[in-house]
Amino acid sequence: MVVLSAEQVRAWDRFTIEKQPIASIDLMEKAAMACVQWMETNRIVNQQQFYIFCGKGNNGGDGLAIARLLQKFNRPVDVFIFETGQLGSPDFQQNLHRLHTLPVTIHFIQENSPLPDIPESVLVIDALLGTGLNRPVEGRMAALISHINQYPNAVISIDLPSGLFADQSTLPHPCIHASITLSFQCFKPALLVSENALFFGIPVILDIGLDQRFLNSCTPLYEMTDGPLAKAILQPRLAFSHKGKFGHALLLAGSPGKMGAAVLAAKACLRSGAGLLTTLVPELERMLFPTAIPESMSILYDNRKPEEILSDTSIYKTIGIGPGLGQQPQSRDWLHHLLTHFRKPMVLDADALNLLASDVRLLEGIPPFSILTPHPKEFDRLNGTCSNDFERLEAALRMAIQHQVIVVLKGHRTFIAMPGGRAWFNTSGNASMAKGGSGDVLTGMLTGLLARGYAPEQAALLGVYLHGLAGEIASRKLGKESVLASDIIDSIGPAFLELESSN
Ligand SMILES: NC(=O)C1=CN([C@@H]2O[C@H](COP(=O)(O)OP(=O)(O)OC[C@H]3O[C@@H](n4cnc5c(N)ncnc54)[C@H](OP(=O)(O)O)[C@@H]3O)[C@@H](O)[C@H]2O)[C@@H](O)CC1
Ligand SMILES: [K+]
Repeated sequence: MVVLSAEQVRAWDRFTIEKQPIASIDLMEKAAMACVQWMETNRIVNQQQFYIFCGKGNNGGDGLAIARLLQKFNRPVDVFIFETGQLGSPDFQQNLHRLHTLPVTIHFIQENSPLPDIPESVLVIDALLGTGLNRPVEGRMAALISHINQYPNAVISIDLPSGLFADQSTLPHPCIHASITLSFQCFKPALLVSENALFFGIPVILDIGLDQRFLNSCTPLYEMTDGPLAKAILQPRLAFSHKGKFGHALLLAGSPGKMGAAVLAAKACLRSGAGLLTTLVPELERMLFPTAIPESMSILYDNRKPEEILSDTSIYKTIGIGPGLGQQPQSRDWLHHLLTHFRKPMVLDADALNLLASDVRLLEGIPPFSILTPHPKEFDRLNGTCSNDFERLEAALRMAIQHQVIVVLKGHRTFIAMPGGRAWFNTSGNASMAKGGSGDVLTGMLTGLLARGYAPEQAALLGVYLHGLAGEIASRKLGKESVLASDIIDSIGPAFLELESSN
């Protein structure tokens, strides 16, 4: 699925109107019908009284058409039009005209009229502003938005919560706090970033039949992963293969007190298909690996220089570095050693990224197409502080292009920026994964997939998607509160199976 800017979606509307052809008013009707159908399917229509707040653009036109369609369900519908003194868009006017003969009460919110009380039984529909927002909301509109926000009533926003910029930061300006946003045809970036979570609530994308041919000539701002995309990347594990065929991974993770991170990453690596794994383990922890994960070989390291311990890295297909590593000088020496001797794509996470942040020259030494997996704070340490989520997305993409690396910016919608300039938001996963250790598992999985032979971009897309799917599978069994990183590892196998058998 594509993620488009407000301007691109508006161009898609125009393209559809011209090429199908379909009248603009009929497209609006389709949009309104899609909203009401969704409300019907989700049993919202029968239970409520509706207050529909409308602006005078086409978003307001949607609201008026929704009012007309909802009144058929014999529930009280009140429409509140935010008066601006302008006539309103032609489709707004036509829908207002269509409403006049129906039993819908229409109120006009004038400059000085009091704002309406919202009784408990009311479901609010917000159709004040959509993609036509062209400046931050202020004045009387801001007062109306704050007024609606102060009530605990559920709010369904049409297309976008009013006041939300589709493709730039809205903070600190006022915006409707929607419970659900019914947005048309595709995601807009603003519905994917955490700084807006309070504004959009649960985003739902409704197909309104915009003409798919538009996408042939449109470079989307971003894209979204999904099951079919991940499935298309999967490679069968061929018969007549042996462990040497599936790559030997090296893992540098863990430090005294944080060896759990190394164990998690190691298990996840092997569960993701790597043929062989060797883990670099501090001498002090020599007993841990043979018992915790006997499938991994170990190289013990002490205070000697890394080159005295591991001079030849050529047998390894890839290296995963960082989970639980710590930032002590010994870790820095190892990171430096591996970056200067290993030139194939590797995975860098956690303390490897923090060490890079303290010496950004090391960034230049990262092998091309390596995968970096920062969470937002680690990213900011590496890049410099970003003042909002949009700035961070752009910075991640810039970093990917400039350093020819893949940046996996972790979050609810993990963002995967590619060296060629394309970027994906991931769609799998849930809040059960917001726990220590999840990131270590991802590092292990990505390392495993690289070792297994997946090309780095494919490994990143597949790995992030599978990681999320494994979290979903674990939470189906255990509930969102109780999933541990180990449970995600246990669900990697079922995630492969679910993906393989999906349509
Ligand atoms: N056929 C189609 O294209 C389809 C479109 N569809 C729907 O149309 C929506 C886009 O409609 P749109 O383009 O009319 O813009 P919309 O969001 O209603 O706002 C424009 C109005 O707001 C005003 N305004 C702007 N900023 C403001 C502010 N800060 N504070 C106050 N006012 C502000 C601006 O007035 P201005 O003051 O700038 O003159 C103008 O009057 C889209 O989101 C979807 O819902 C669907 O039906 C599918 C088919
Ligand atoms: K809206």
